[in-house]
Amino acid sequence: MPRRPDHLYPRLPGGSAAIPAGPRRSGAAPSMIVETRLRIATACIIAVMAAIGLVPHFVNASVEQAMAALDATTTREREYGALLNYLSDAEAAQRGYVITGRQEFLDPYHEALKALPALRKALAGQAAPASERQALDEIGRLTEAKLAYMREVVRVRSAQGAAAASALVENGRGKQYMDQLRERILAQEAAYASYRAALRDRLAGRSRLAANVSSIATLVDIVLLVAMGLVGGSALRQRRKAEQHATEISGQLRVTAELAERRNFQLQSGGEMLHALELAETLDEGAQIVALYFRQLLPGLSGSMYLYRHSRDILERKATWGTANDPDIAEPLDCWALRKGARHFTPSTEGALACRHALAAGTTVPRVCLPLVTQGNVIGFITAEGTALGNEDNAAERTWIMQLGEQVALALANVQLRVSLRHQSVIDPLTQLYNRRYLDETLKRELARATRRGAPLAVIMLDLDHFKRVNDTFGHEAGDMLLRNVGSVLLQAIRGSDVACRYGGEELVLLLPDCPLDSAVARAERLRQVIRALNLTVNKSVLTASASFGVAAYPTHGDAADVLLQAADAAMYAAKHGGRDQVCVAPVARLQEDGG
Ligand SMILES: Nc1nc2c(ncn2[C@@H]2O[C@H](COP(=O)(O)OP(=O)(O)OP(=O)(O)O)[C@@H](O)[C@H]2O)c(=O)[nH]1
Repeated sequence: MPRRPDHLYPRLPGGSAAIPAGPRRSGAAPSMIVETRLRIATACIIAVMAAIGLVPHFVNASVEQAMAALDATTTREREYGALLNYLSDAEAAQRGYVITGRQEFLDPYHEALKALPALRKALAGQAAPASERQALDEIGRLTEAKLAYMREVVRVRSAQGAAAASALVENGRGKQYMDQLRERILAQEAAYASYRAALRDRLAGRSRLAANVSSIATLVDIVLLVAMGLVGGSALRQRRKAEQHATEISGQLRVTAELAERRNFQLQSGGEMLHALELAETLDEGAQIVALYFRQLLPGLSGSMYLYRHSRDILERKATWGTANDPDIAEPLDCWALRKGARHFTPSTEGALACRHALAAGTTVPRVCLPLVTQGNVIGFITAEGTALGNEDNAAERTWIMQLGEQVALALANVQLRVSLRHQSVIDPLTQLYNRRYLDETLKRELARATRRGAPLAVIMLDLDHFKRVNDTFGHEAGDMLLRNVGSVLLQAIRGSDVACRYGGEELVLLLPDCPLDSAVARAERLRQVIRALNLTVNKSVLTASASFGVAAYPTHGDAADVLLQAADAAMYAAKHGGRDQVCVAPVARLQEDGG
């Protein structure tokens, strides 16, 4: 038997066994696009972060550069300021000396003379643009002139006195030098002050730029992070959707696989059942085969199979499977499927057109009845019940049961036909006893069995007495009636294991397995009396009969079929010659010699 699937009635997707559609191809492209977008967003964020990291470096370098330039500018300014201060101090000292003549007034003058060379060297030593270099040359020339003039004034004061010195001062040259120097030095200072202001502006600009770049980069980062979050979220949603889709498909495939497995099982097991039915010898055996396979083919369902009796007035329950409590007998009008000649389904016996056999069974679960129809001839019906039948999705299952019912009906009709043909081939139509062909086959088989088992076997041959006279007196039909009646009383009198045959004409043979000679003689005697007691009425006349019996047995009279039949025949003729209506046993010794 094929393995029964564990599942019962798997849900049919949409009532069909269609293979579900595979995953949509277009699903792959969006996920790839999303992944590419995620990669681009990640690369952008890394680039922007790197740029943000580099910005302070560049800004710092730029600021340091600007600061150095600022320092250099301040130093220059300070140097120019110091130069002007030394010159102004020297001039004031020179004036004080001219007025007072006191040496100590010349201290700032001497200090200036001492400091100025280094200061001028520092101013000249710095790299400077051409315009400044030109101004520096002019300042240097004027400084030399101013210092020379002041030396002259100091010398004149010291050598010629205050009047001469004052006269020299009054010519205004010293003031002229000083004014020119102040003008040039202040111009340089102003130029440096303006350059310093420009540097400060540039510094502030760089600082603002750095802040702006940082803000923009941070903003870009936030935008990219948000975009990445959105894209990632969308990717996550798409992935979840794809996973859900894949889960759905795998579920559908599992259902389809289960369905296919169940269909395979049904086909294989159904095929086996039909093959077994082809080999069934009787309808009862066929019914048992149906019950056996239906138990496996319709798990979760219970049911019965009813077949019409010969008389066709009633149906007998021939098979039952599961827990069905169906009655033994049903009348044709009990079942709506038989009335309609078509499948009858009731979701429940309550409030539905319920069959009487279903009401008798006392169950309320859904039930389906199928007429067993073959070549337009109804031979019975199958009834199945179970809650699984109520499920609308099991319409396919109900259809399958119906198809199975049709096949079973056909197979059972074939069994019926075979049984009938076999019956016709071995049964004498007049007496309903087995015919001579059957006797020949059975006697050989029973003899072999008796020999194997060491059991006895008896043969009784009987012939109706003066049967010709019956025919002649009462007519051939009366003779037939007598033969029918004798056949009937014989069938009633013998055991189930005995075989009664019409050997030919009015000559009959009984085969009695496991029956020793003396018992066979006793039974022949009883049969003789039964036939003698027959009392038939033919055309208001009484017809009686008698028969002559010959008995032989294995092993007493031989172990071969023809030997036993000849012995019984000889004994029967002995009974005829002995006056008829009597039982004779075959003589043992002589027959053994004949047989030998
Ligand atoms: N009605 C009827 N007669 C049959 C049938 N088969 C054989 N017979 C007749 O049975 C008669 C047998 O006659 P016989 O062989 O002379 O034997 P009998 O008249 O029985 O005489 P004994 O056997 O000697 O007692 C024949 O007339 C047959 O035609 C049958 O199927 N039906």
